Amino acid sequence: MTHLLTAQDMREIERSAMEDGIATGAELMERAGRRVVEALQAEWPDGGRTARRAIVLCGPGNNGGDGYVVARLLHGLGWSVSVHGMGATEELPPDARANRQAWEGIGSVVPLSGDLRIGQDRPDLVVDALFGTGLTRPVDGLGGLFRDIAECRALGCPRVVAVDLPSGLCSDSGRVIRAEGTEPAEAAIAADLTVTFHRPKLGHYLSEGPSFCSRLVAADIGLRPEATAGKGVPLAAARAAALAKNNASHKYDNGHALVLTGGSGRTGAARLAARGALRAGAGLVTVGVPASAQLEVAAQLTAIMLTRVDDGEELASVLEDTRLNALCLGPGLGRDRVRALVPVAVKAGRGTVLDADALTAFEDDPAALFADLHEGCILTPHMGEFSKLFPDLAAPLKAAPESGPATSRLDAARAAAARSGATVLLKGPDTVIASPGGAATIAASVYERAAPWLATAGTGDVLAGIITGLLARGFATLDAAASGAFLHAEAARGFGPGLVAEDLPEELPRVFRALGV
Ligand SMILES: NC(=O)C1=CN([C@@H]2O[C@H](COP(=O)(O)OP(=O)(O)OC[C@H]3O[C@@H](n4cnc5c(N)ncnc54)[C@H](OP(=O)(O)O)[C@@H]3O)[C@@H](O)[C@H]2O)[C@@H](O)CC1
Ligand SMILES: [K+]
Repeated sequence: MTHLLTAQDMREIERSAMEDGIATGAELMERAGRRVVEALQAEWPDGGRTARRAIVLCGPGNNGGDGYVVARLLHGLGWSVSVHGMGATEELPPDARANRQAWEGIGSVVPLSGDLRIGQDRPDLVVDALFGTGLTRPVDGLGGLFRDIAECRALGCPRVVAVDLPSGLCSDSGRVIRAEGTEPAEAAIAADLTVTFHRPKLGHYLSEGPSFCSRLVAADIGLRPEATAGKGVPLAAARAAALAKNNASHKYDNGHALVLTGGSGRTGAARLAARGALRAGAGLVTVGVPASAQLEVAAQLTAIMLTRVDDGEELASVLEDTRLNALCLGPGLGRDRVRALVPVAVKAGRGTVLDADALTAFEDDPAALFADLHEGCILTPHMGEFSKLFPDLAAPLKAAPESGPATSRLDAARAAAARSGATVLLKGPDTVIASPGGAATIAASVYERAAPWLATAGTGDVLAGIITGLLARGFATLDAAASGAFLHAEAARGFGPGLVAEDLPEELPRVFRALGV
């Protein structure tokens, strides 16, 4: 399982490797530079055939040090290399200084200026080694250069490779560190290929990270896997054994999910959720309908059962059946039914997914919702819903981050989970899931797992249903949310272009087969 690290994690891993004699800083820097060159040769094999031209941009820290290694190695491969550097040689940290001096034995270092125009020089490659994990404040005075690189890159030349991280990006949050009023494109350099070291960082997966990195390679620089133990946040992944069913199991062994619908004309969202719960493997799924929608829903369901739930009292009596072990409230539920049903549902102490209306109906008084939540509850907001329940936690995500490490979507979800007492799944291409105790997972559909067709009406309802189905099957809360988000994205990827929400549950059988369930 891949774990995403913070800059601090990475510094600790590097320090312990040096203290334990695993490698010196100079060795790590040499390997880092070498891995970048290997990765760009693998990505663009044509680059090695004839002499090519590269501009290497080197910053004042160790990221710049890696850049001087790359410059030397490219030169050795016959490339024509120009180096533009920040800072004076004697002010660089020791390993970076040694590599700059080694380069100075080969060629010159032109002081980096914001007036540098890449377009005039027409290189084949720009190596961005300005800033990596040490960026703490907006890059000053280079906006013109960054814009110029973006314009040239949009025309297909040069290719841009980022060393460790696109400069300007915060490695913990994936957000562009920038002054208010500045556009991300003038505060960071978008790359075609990003080569990071040892393990990916959170910023490669969160927020703007994937769009600035484009393609990500995590290269081995000889740090021990054990050094990473206990560090980082896992990426959600397939768990075929947990998803498999026992051959001897009875339908009641796989739980019974109850999905509450809204009134007549508003039942589609809950039906989508119910279908998701059934396909995720819940033994039984029942839809709880008000009288007004009974016929409408009955006409649309076959394997899913139906029960009448008009108000909180009726819900309480339905829940006397303790075999109903997972509940889903929110999709299409309507404000009045939310107010009547949600308090009864959460007090019943079952695994409970609250989505859509079940979140926004508490906009005026989120504390009233949080008062009854328990560790079996999962809130599944998208950013708009999150902002209504947690406006103060959403605010820093909307403002330009002027210093690093910047507040991340993961920080916000963790704070929301701690405040609400429920697991919070904040939806997006970088879905983050945090439980009240601080445990977290990221279910990212980015890079080779991108699922752009997921951004369509009703897909969130299916996600709520899939998670409810997994809760019914007995999955622990965080695991149900993480596995549900993973399966949901896999279903979207499997179906591909043209996907609509109804397709997602029907794609799950193929996803299970592909995972070896
Ligand atoms: N960890 C590892 O295992 C390995 C790490 N390696 C590499 O080291 C990189 C981390 O190096 P790093 O810590 O020196 O940080 P880096 O990103 O070069 O920047 C720091 C410098 O920039 C400065 N500075 C900051 N913001 C600024 C701004 N806006 N505008 C101007 N200046 C600014 C800051 O100055 P200060 O804040 O101190 O004033 C400092 O001088 C990492 O990304 C990877 O590439 C590899 O060699 C292999 C193993
Ligand atoms: K960089």
